[in-house]
Amino acid sequence: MTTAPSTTAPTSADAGREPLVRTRGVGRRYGEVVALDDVSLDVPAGQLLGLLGPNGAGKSTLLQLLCGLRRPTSGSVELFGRAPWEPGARSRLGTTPQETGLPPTLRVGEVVDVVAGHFTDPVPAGEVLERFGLADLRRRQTGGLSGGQKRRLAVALAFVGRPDLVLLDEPTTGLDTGARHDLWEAVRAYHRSGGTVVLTSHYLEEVEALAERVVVVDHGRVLVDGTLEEVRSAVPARRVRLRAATAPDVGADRVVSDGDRHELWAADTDDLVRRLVRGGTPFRELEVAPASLEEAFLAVTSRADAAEDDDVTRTRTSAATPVTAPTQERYR
Ligand SMILES: Nc1ncnc2c1ncn2[C@@H]1O[C@H](COP(=O)(O)OP(=O)(O)OP(=O)(O)O)[C@@H](O)[C@H]1O
Repeated sequence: MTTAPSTTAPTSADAGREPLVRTRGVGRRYGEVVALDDVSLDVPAGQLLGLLGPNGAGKSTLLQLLCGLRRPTSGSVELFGRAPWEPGARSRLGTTPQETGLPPTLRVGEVVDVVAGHFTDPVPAGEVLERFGLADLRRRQTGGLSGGQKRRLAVALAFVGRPDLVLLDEPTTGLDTGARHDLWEAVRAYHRSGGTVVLTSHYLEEVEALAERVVVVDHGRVLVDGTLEEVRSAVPARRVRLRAATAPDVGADRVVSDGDRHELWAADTDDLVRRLVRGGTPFRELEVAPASLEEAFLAVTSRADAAEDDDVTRTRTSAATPVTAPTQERYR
C-alpha cells in the first residue's frame, strides 16, 4: 500500500470554504460527569487534525457528537452545515469508532460490500482492501482475523464511501509498528487527495507524524489548539544533552542526570552552551533540541491538573484555563 488512487479525491464542491465541522460552546454530560465543556472548534476542508488528551479527557465523546451518535447537552454541533444526527448530514462522512463489532461469519470482502451498498459511488472493494493491506484476506471470515487485522478492516471501512471527512478514534490501537506505518500512509494519501481527517490518538508520535493541527483536550476542555510548533512552544524551555563525568554547573533551570548522561533545561540554550564552553568542563556528544510533543503534552495537561487542584471550589465549568488561546480564526 503506497498512495491512494485519485478516485478517493473528495467530490465536495465547497471544499476550502465552509468548515466541515463546527461546534460552538458544546457540552455533554453523563449524569454528574462533565465529559465535554464549552468546546468551540472549526475543522476546515482539507485539514488533518489530531485530538490528544489523557484517558477520559472527552475525545471519544467529541467524535460521537460530531458523527451524530450522541447529542450535546449544551451548545451546538454542525456537520457539513447541518445537525449531525440528520442522516443526510452523514452521507459524506466516514468513521471508525474506538470499538467496532464485525459480523464474525461474514467474509472481509462481504463486509466491505455491505458498507459500500450504503453509498452511491463507493470505492471498489479491491481498491480499499489493497490500500489497507487486506487484499489477501478478502475471503477470510472476520471472526478468523487477528486483532490488528480487524482494526485495519474497521479503519478501511471508514473510507469505502469516498468520504470528504473521516473521524478516526484511536485508529492504530493494537497495530504492530509495520501495520501502524502502513495505516499512516493510507491516511496521508487520503489527506493528500484533499480529504479531511480528525483522529484521536494516545501515540504522540502518531500525531506528530500525521497532524498539521493539534488540539489537546483534558477534563472536557480545549487546552491548546494550534500547530505542532505552537503546542511544543507550550513548553518554553529547550534542552541540551551531553555526556560528562559530572553534571556541569552552568546555571541550567533544570538538570536531569543518568550516569554520565545529562540533560540541561534552559529558556536560552545558546547562552547555556556559551557558558558551558567558557567553563571548560570536558563534555562530548552535545545535542540541543526543542521540547518533544510528549513533553509539551505532559506539561500542558499537568498544568491543567495543577490549576484544578489549586482551586477546590472551582466547578468543572470553569476548570482549566487555556494555556494558549484557541486559534480557530487561523483555520477558518
Ligand atoms: N456512556 C457514558 N456514561 C457515563 N460516563 C461516560 C460515558 N461515556 C463517557 N463517559 C465519561 O465521560 C468522560 C469522557 O470520556 P471519553 O470516552 O469521551 O474520553 P476519552 O478522551 O475518549 O478517553 P480514552 O482516551 O480513555 O478513550 C469520562 O469521564 C468517561 O468516563
